[in-house]
Amino acid sequence: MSLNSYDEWSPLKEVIVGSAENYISHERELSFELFFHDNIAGDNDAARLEWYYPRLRSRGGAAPSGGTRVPVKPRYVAELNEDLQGLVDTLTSLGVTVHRPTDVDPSTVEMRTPAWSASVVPALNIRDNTLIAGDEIIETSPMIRSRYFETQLLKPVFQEYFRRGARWSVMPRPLMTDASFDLSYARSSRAGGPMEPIEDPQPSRYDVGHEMLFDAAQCLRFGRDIVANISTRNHELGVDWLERHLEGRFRIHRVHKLSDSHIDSMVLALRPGTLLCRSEAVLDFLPEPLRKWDVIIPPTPETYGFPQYEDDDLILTSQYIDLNVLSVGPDTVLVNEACPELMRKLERHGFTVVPVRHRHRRLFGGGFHCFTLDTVREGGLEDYLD
Ligand SMILES: NC(=[NH2+])NCCC[C@H](N)C(=O)O
Repeated sequence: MSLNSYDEWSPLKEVIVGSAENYISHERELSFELFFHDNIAGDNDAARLEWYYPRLRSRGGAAPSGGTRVPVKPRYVAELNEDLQGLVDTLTSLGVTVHRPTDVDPSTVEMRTPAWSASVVPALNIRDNTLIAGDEIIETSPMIRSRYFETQLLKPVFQEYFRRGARWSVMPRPLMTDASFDLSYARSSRAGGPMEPIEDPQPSRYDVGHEMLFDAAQCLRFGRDIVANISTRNHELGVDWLERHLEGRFRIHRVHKLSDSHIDSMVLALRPGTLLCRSEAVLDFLPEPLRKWDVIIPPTPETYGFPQYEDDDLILTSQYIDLNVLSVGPDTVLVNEACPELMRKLERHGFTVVPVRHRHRRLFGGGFHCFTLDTVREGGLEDYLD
């Protein structure tokens, strides 16, 4: 079918599901530390404390970029791939066509640009680096060096949609030197730090000042309206680009510092008139028309529903990650099976809930919304905010 995806809830026809095949390590260098800064010590979660321990730096191997490679345990990768297959099977059984990325070649561990080198990671959180704006694929400008070429792994799928008539654009590729990053958010944030690489950016001959660095997962789509979260100058430049690029077709609504970057563990739209929000406070950040929508707040879980990890496992999300559900239609939602309270609440609001297993969302930075990219849904350029 032709690319057609304008919102987060209309009946889902085709989707790409990310892959964790050959996930070997995280590379801890400036862009990684900066991106996950708020996950370091933003709540009273003891599991986060390991970030402070300098011993982590000496555990992994030294990376040529000056960072540190922290191995990801193969058992977790295997279990994640098993859960991803379960997600694929569930979507298929619901009549949705599923596409998958190309797996990374495990022998290609390193990539290089004129300014730096970094390890390669699989196309897993594919929501992050591509915005589907109706009939257009927009590859956004990445924020983490290891993810610089991630959308190349989606090329076969994108080419096929292009062949069938989709528009296809790529935001300007950043040089991504240390000077490209606006460090003000991390430096002023209550969470975490100070961390060595953030406090010690290195000069480069390629420095051009702050650049646009912006993830698609900072956006939520509502027909002809797109809500975009901005917390740094890098994001602001990205949204300037998006606004000029989409002018006359979509309206962009800027929200400021709703989160560090991604929006989809703060708020999701489940159907016209209904939002799923982390808390009531989220509403104050949203554009006026959305504040009138009904809000579902996930109940506090009665038990800690996450696996226990060890000191050397990096925790990359908050405990709110299970809010990150995927809608397969305005009345049907895929929810982590570890969240019975959330499932019951959604059912009380009239949704059909499909439970799906996903154990290691905190280790791999994403739930069902992050791991997927909906390329074909019913629905179009509607006006939901008027
Ligand atoms: N599209 C994504 N990767 N979203 C994940 C956001 C997770 C968010 N930083 C949290 O810790 O709750």
